Amino acid sequence: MTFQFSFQHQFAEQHFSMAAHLPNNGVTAVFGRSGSGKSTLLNVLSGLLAPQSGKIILNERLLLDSESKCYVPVWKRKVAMVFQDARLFPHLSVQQNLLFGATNSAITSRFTQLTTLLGIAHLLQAKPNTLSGGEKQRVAIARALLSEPQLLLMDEPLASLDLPRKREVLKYLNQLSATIDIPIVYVTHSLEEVMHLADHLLVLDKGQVVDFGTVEEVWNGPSLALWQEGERHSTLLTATVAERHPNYAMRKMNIAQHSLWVPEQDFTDKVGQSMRIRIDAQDVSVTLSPNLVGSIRNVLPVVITGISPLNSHSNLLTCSLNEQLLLKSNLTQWATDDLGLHVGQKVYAQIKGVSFTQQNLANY
Ligand SMILES: Nc1ncnc2c1ncn2[C@@H]1O[C@H](COP(=O)(O)OP(=O)(O)OP(=O)(O)O)[C@@H](O)[C@H]1O
Repeated sequence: MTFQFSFQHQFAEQHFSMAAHLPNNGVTAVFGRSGSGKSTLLNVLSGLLAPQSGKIILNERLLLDSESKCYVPVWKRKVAMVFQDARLFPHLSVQQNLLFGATNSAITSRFTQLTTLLGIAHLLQAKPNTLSGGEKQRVAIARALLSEPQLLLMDEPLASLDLPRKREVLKYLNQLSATIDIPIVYVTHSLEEVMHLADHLLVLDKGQVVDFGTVEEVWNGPSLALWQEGERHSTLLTATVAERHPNYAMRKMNIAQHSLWVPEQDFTDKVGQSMRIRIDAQDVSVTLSPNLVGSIRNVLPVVITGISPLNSHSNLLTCSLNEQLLLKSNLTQWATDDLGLHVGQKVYAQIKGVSFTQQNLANY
């Protein structure tokens, strides 16, 4: 199964030249500054915009090929789109909204599954104006999927919701993405949404694809530096939930051959499960010896791979835990000089367990 696109297009001021080979399941988040071309990409994929040249193949189906003059129109593409606002029909009930555009086979086979999965089964008789923003978006997502698309495009679907609603819909989206077997292309401005939801990340800048890879690869690389300025640098690692401490409300998380202790969250039924863990550079310090008598329990041997100035008084250290895994640390210039730190040096990274909150962890 293939999902690939390439296209060129010129608006008055802006030239677009994008190409990528995307996974044909899971969530690919599209991230980039305002004006980088995220909506333009969705419009080209959905068929709302015909680019000057290009080619799109989805599941061996040619949706666009400027060379052979093939252009499958929007309504024949089997591509569904969810927008920032739910765009429900106000005069129809939730059920009528859901049935609008649904295929017969989806109504028979998926209606109950989708309405249950998205937590809207009890709302079927309600009118949209009685629903919360989060409920409306969940109805919009179910409606999109009931058209049995082969591709789901989401253009900042959580952007108009407040934080509690965002988290509520994210939880549903998470379960959904693990269940449906089509690619989801998800435009967002939020790294929190990327961390919780996406498998892959496509970064756009000035109408071009500047990075693509797993979320961890891209997050830990240079493309997101713009969004992680100053104190906000972090690395994203995959950890496996292990045992709870017998005496303290702490939980062991295994990362490669190392382990970290983090404050106990709602982990009880997650032992053995993989989770993403975001380690903020400001919570990581560096010492020359393991210092196991100190108050910090999380001490990992690392090698310094980079030291770059963050501002007039501090540096960002990049340290490798092994060939694939990185940690970053914000360290004052004073401490850098005192410890005589240099690239290639073997040191110990200390991570404050107490600073981990639910926000540092994601199921995915
Ligand atoms: N129909 C159009 N005509 C002319 N220029 C356009 C058109 N649509 C988009 N553009 C230009 O193309 C650029 C990219 O727009 P696009 O909406 O794809 O960016 P975006 O990354 O989705 O931005 P945002 O995050 O603000 O939604 C912008 O500079 C915009 O002005």
